[in-house]
Amino acid sequence: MDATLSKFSGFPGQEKPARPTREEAEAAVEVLIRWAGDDPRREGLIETPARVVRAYEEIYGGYQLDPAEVLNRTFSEVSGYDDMVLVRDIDFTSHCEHHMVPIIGKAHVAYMPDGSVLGLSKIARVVDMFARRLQTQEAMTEEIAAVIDSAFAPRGVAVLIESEHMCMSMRGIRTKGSTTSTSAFYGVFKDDKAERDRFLSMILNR
Ligand SMILES: Nc1nc2c(ncn2[C@@H]2O[C@H](COP(=O)(O)OP(=O)(O)OP(=O)(O)O)[C@@H](O)[C@H]2O)c(=O)[nH]1
Ligand SMILES: [Zn+2]
Repeated sequence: MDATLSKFSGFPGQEKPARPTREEAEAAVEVLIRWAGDDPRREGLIETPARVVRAYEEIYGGYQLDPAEVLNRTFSEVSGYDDMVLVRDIDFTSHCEHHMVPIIGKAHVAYMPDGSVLGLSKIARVVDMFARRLQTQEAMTEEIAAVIDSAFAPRGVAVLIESEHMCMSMRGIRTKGSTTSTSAFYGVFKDDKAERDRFLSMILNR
C-alpha cells in the first residue's frame, strides 16, 4: 500500500484488512435493516442495500485518495507574495468514527508561503479527502495540517475546524446546536503568537 495512504488512513504501519466484496457489503446493510426492525424484502427497501453501498463509495471515498498528491500543484510566479493565504468556510460533511453519523462543519485553513503558493481548490480538496473517512474532529484537524506541512513545506500552517456532531444532537445527549472547535498550528503559527492571533482574528472578526 502507498505509504501516505497508510499513514493517513488510521492504520499506521499496518495493512488494512481486506476489502469485502460489494455483495458482502450489501448483505451487511440487509442485516442492519433487519436490526432496525424492518423487512428488507418489502418493495421500498429492496434496492436499499445496493443504494447504501453506492452511497458509502461516495461518503467514504477519501480512503481511495492521496491528499499529498493534490498538493503537488503549486505556482511560484506570485510577484514575491509571502504573506498568509487563508481559505475560510470550507464546508464539509464527515462521519464520526464512533457512531458513523454525520459531523457537519466548516474548516478554515491558512498557510504562510515559502516561495510558492498552492492552487486554492487543492486546500478544499484536502479537507474533502480527510472528511470522507471515518473521523474524529481532532484527528481530521491534525491530518489536514500535517499533510500540508509535510507535502508542501510552507513556513507555517493553521487549521481551525468548527462543527456540529449529529451523534450529540440526533441521539445520546441530544443537545442541538452545540459546536466544537479544534485547531492545529505548525511553523510560524505555532511559534509566533501574533501570527496565530492574526489567523484567529481574520476568521472570528468577519
Ligand atoms: N473527542 C471526540 N469525541 C467524539 C467525536 N465524535 C464523537 N465523539 C464522542 O465519542 C464518545 C463515545 O463515547 P462512548 O461512551 O464510547 O459511546 P456512547 O455510549 O454512544 O456515548 P454517548 O454519545 O455519550 O451516548 C461520545 O462522547 C461522543 O460524543 C470527535 O470527533 N471527537
Ligand atoms: Zn459520534
